[in-house]
Amino acid sequence: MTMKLDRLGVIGGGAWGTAMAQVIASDGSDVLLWAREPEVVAAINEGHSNPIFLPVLPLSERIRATGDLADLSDCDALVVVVPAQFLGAVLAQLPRRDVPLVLCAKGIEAGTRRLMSEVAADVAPGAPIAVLSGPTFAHEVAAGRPTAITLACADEAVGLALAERLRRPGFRPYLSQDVVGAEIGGAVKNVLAIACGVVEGAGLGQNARAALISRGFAEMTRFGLARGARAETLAGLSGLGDLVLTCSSISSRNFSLGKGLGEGVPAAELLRDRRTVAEGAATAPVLAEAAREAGVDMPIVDAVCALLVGEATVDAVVADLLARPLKQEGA
Ligand SMILES: NC(=O)C1=CN([C@@H]2O[C@H](COP(=O)(O)OP(=O)(O)OC[C@H]3O[C@@H](n4cnc5c(N)ncnc54)[C@H](O)[C@@H]3O)[C@@H](O)[C@H]2O)C=CC1
Ligand SMILES: O=C(CO)COP(=O)(O)O
Repeated sequence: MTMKLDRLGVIGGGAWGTAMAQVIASDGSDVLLWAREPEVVAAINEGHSNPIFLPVLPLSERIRATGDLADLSDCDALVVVVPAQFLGAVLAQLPRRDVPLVLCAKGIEAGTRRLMSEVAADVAPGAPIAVLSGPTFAHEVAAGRPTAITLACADEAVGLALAERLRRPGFRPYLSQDVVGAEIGGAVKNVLAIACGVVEGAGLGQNARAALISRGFAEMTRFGLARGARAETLAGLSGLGDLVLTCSSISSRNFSLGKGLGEGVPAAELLRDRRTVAEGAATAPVLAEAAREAGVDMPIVDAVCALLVGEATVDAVVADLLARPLKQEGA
């Protein structure tokens, strides 16, 4: 039986939701996008643009926006792009919760420590769940620049049907059945991108950044394996691929938050009044807790937590990281 995936909806009118709507519309498909902000709905419908979250780029006229989630009730599948900390609340308002959900947020829910697939499974137990994650800056994807991404779904047939529906000449999903692995890569890399931004802001140098990417990847791998992820997923697009992207570019909001910290600006000031999301700031403390619970050592993640709450200076966390007892590299 082939799966009906004619009508796709996108939930979330931030940069990535808008870019995903643009991807879907790029083959002439109509797509309905739910945005929380009335001004985003108006700008998309009236001006075919999203100046708040994805400025400059003209959007496809095939994208129609709505502020009412009930309008998505006849969609065959939903691409869900609300930030991690709001996913549960938004899914709970869906008019129907039995169609495939393609989860795009990269984070872990504070308080509950749930991964996004766990949040979705709790709120929408009847919905097939997929995770779409990889090295994908929204502005590049929206402009049609070549991009590869992981699409993970425990049900291989559903994953394949979704990948066929979403693939475009410039947008290539790779299939995986490792949902947890795809999620952990995206959540952990955001925290490590903050750390790489600190390296940049504090002028610690290229060697430090390469060391941080490698040792950060070791932390991601230890945590992922402890949570049942597959090593090849963590080494793939959604893990190492996205880590390399966000740890080397000021286009990353997480990296730029870290850069500010490295320059000595307090986190509270950097996070105040912002409309765009730096997921790593919310994920860092909950990831550190989850790692402790799993008995996994994540010293770089702990250092980011200390910097975010203003508990330590950059000099102190760097000195502590370098002074840790010597160990085998693979341990
Ligand atoms: N921007 C990018 O290049 C990419 C982002 N992502 C992920 O996609 C997710 C969404 O990020 P962006 O689209 O970049 O967001 P954004 O930073 O462009 O926009 C913020 C979004 O948060 C929403 N929001 C704020 N308060 C809310 C609330 N109380 N309830 C529900 N929604 C609320 C806003 O409506 C807006 O859609 C994040 O998890 C991010 O990590 C994934 C891949 C690429
Ligand atoms: O996830 C992203 C690219 O893959 C975007 O990174 P930031 O959220 O740090 O901007």
